[in-house]
Amino acid sequence: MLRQIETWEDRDRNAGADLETSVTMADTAEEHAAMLSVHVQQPYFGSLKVRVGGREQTLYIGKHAFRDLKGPHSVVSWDSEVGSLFYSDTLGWTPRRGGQGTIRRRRQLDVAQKELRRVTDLYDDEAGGDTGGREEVLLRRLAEQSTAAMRDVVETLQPEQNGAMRYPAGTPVIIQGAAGSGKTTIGFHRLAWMTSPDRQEHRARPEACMVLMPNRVLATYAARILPELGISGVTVTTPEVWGTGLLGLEKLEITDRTLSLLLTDQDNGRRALAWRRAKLLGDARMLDVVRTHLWGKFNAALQGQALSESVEVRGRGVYTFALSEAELAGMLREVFAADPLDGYRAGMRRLIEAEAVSRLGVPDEEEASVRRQLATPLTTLLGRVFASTTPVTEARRLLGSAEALGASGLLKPREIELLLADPLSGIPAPRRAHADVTELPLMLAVQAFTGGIGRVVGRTLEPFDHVVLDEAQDYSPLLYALLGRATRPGHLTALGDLNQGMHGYKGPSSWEAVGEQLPGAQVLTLSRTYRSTRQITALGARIASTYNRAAEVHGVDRDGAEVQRYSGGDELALLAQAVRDARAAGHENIAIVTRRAADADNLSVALRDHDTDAQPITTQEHRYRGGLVILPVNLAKGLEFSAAIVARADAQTYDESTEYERRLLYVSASRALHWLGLVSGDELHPLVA
Ligand SMILES: Nc1ncnc2c1ncn2[C@@H]1O[C@H](COP(=O)(O)OP(=O)(O)OP(=O)(O)O)[C@@H](O)[C@H]1O
Repeated sequence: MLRQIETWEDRDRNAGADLETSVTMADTAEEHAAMLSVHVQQPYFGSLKVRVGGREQTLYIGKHAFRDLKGPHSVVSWDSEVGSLFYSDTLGWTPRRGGQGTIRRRRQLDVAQKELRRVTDLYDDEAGGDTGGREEVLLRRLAEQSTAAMRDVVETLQPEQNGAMRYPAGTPVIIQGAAGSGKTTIGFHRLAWMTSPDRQEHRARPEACMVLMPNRVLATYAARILPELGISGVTVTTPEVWGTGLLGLEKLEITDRTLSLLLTDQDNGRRALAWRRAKLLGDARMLDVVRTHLWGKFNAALQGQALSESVEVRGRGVYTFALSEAELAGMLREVFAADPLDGYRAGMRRLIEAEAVSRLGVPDEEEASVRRQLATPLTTLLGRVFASTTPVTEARRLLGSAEALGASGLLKPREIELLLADPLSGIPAPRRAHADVTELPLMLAVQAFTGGIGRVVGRTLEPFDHVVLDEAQDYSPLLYALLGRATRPGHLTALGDLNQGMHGYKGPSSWEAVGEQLPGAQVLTLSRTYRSTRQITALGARIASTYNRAAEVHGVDRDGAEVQRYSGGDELALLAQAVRDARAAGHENIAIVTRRAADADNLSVALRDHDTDAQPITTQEHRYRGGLVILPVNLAKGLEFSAAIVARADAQTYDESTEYERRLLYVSASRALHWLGLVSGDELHPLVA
């Protein structure tokens, strides 16, 4: 590898026919050299002894493919087809050149700083097959400390994860897995795998891909895995930022007043109403409810409209291009039927322009000039038909009109009544412009039909090459339908856990309901969990068993420290003690998890008097950079730390009779890899005491 890098860096060797060619060649060579030099310290991590056509050979598996042009050495990339053989349990395959291949040995090679440190056989047919080595290597890896970034698992990908990651490109995949099963990690690996040239027509360009994460703290934490996987330029954001950006309303505040109501209102009737209404707002039928509403609206706006313009076709003369109201209505029908990605307004403009070109027999070289002449009158006409429709007002107009809601015939009278009701009226709304998270998909639906939905490239819209959704159990079927429109068919990967849903009123009732919006979707299940020690996993399971009827999950059986309990006494002193204990146990990345952001802010200040400096992460703007932090549970979800301390782990803070609160307690208690402390100034919560 070093020799290859030297060759690339040698400018004399990159001499082209002229200066410009030489410079381009040298730049490309330098890029190659930079890419390869990252891998010099650890060129490979595994090997396969294979027999193909009676000949035995050893293949090396690394993060980066390499072929020595002057020697016999080569490394195959982890994301290639041959690379897959390292992770799976299969023993035979058909090589591309034909014949039959057999795996004789799989071997893990721990290489660091150009030095081979350890050899572990995973499979060896001379030693009786499976050696148990895969589990050994995995346990060693899981025992490592956490970092300030999500890590790649290229070296220790497990067979079922490998299968999910490589599920045939072009199929929408829903990865269901318990907390810590590696869903998020595998989702990013699948994205990297999708960008390989081996995917051919399904290959995704990183800059044309998008990952949606539940909050921005997690988005930044997770995005740090991308350079490790060799890709850059992917948009990693949240559904709210993406949605408001698409609407052109970046400043719009997104509220979740349904959640506020569910948590504060004692009236069960109103809570049930709010829940059902939120669910219905995210129902996939709403897409056609919106469409029919817009159809009625645009047709009404077309009444009395016509177009009559003089157009000069150079070298031929001046013509009149006229369209009657009936002709325009016919075109609108055509546009609705075609349902273009960039919306009806753009579709209508294209259709009218094409009609002008064909009717007037405009030669190719004059088309641009004719379009230019029609631009202003068309903008005026389209403005009259489409302009008064902004997604926010139109969605609200629809929700306020029984007639509009009924137009499609898709909703039953009692559903219309439900949508017209306002169970949230008692929940305060912010003063600035806002929209509720339950209404956002409806607004995006209006946007999708009028202005289009997808990836903005300059002034046009294109479908995303691939979209990955994390915490996919919190996306409504309507949002799935919209995201399905926004991406290439089959190019959506959803990662979620229906049992971890915190926001059932926003999400689907089942993966089947999602599958209906993503034709051909496959649900794949990850059954093992990896994050925490046996002691921490067992505690989490105890909490989760109070609301989760799903089959028990199987964790990797990794032994660790007993869960530490601190109760009765000065809360601050107990927290400071817990931090000292975690540090004494050798941990650096430590999180104190609170129920609310305000608690984190207050405790962070108060703890300074106890010589404890915990950095608060209380807004979406904060970034996790490692060390000791204090953060509320909603921002801790998805993050993980070597050690975690749950502050106020008591029944006053996490109400035992409320399922939502128990779910939050579960999230708090499941953030630690190795060491968990539970703290309360009073008595500990009955579920963790
Ligand atoms: N094959 C593996 N080898 C090593 N570590 C792994 C493997 N799979 C998962 N892990 C580790 O398990 C932990 C959990 O992974 P991840 O956060 O992707 O899980 P998740 O299913 O998305 O969890 P959650 O639902 O809590 O967000 C991470 O520390 C990850 O590195």
